[in-house]
Amino acid sequence: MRYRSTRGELTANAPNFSDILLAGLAGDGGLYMPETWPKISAQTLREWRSLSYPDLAAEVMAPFTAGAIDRDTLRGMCRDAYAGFDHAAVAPLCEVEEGLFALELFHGPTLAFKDMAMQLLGRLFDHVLTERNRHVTIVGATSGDTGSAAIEACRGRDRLSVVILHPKGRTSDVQRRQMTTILDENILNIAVEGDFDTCQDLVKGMFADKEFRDEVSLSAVNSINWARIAAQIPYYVRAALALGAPDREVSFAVPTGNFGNVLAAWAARQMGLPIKRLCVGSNRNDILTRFLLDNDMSMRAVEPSLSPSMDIQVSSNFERLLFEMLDRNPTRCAAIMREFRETGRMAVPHDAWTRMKEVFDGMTLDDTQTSVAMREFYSESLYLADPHTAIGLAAGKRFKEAGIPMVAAATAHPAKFPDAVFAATGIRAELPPHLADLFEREERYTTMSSEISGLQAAVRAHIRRN
Ligand SMILES: Cc1ncc(COP(=O)(O)O)c(C=O)c1O
Ligand SMILES: N[C@@H](CCOP(=O)(O)O)C(=O)O
Repeated sequence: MRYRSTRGELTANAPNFSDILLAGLAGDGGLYMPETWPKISAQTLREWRSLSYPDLAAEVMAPFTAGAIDRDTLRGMCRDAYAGFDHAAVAPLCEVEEGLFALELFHGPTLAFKDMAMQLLGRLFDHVLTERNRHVTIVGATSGDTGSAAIEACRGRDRLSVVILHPKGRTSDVQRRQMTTILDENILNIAVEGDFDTCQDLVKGMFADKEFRDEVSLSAVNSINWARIAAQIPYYVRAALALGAPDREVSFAVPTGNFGNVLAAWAARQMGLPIKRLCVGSNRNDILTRFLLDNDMSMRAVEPSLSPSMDIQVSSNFERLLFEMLDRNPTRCAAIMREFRETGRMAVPHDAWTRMKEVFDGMTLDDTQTSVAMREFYSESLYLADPHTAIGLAAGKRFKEAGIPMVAAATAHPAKFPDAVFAATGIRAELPPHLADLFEREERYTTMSSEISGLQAAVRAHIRRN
């Protein structure tokens, strides 16, 4: 499998999976996409019903890694990656109401769906870097969950230096401490004066600085890296198979911020999984739902909410969907993205918007509605949802159709957001034993302004130290 950028033509020496894993973002600022969509036949899907989660993950991902990583090696890494999850099914389904399911993606070490990809990515990085005898520097932006999952997956790995930027004061205390109490030498946490979009912009700014990018061998763990998306596709396949696919359609509702998770579901659909609808749940930072309702993709200031991991306005992976809806025309895609950057408004052609609407729905919940959703799912179904999951479940409930199972992505454990969960339900969600002393651990992080040159200097100094 070869890859191309959303902003550039397919080249003769197009990169393979290992190349794009290390590159993160394409040199032209675009996002990597597979050259073609691998197709899974109905018969193959039926045969996959009996596979364990790790073996299924390897089968789903194998076409994307073809030509770079052999299937047996990949299977071994998948088995290793998911061995530490605290549920035998890895990503279990729980029926919350008739026809409405929660797909629990928070059974990994840092209690959010990010572990589903990141536990594998840590191993993939190690494998490829050892093979190539290289070292890379990962600079990641987080609104709370990517950071801790990346740190957990990459800590202590000799060939990786990791710098994570989080927006100062805008994550939950549990989320911050999950990052800042990891004291391994190769990890640096920086609290940036700004919001998540500021952090993500800084990461993209570092990639755009070619000299810096080459000097530090910059790489990415955010969902701008295609490897993240690829590793998030298998759980949609697993859930759909459990509910009758390929002989029955299934819909998904996904609490959305950077658009990576729902894009993985869309990729599964492109590969042949019978997905009827994809429902995007937003908090008050609702650029995506405004877009889906009125083709209004206009930036507003990022507002703090009860679901801080979704406090995002620039949803990076939307570019991948746009590229597809523009029939993979990189020139048009680049022009629209450039205009969005310059004006804060994305002019999506009407026909592209209409095609997106054939699959996607959107729903916004403000904080009050999010609390009500948490309270009702608990009182009516005894399902304790974190604020992000509650938004997904509420969107799923709204768009559920008779006879078609609706699966909401349960993206975080309620103990990551104990105050919001307690205020809504009166229940104090406990951290699992491996995190029970989180609030007694030493924290280490630096606070910095959003000035890029200062951050680049901090990255250089971090690499020199380890
Ligand atoms: C708990 C949680 N839910 C939902 C989201 C949104 O997912 P995505 O950014 O893939 O749209 C995030 C952040 O990515 C998250 O951490
Ligand atoms: N919600 C995320 C934001 C970054 O998203 P990513 O999927 O692009 O890494 C977070 O928790 O950090």
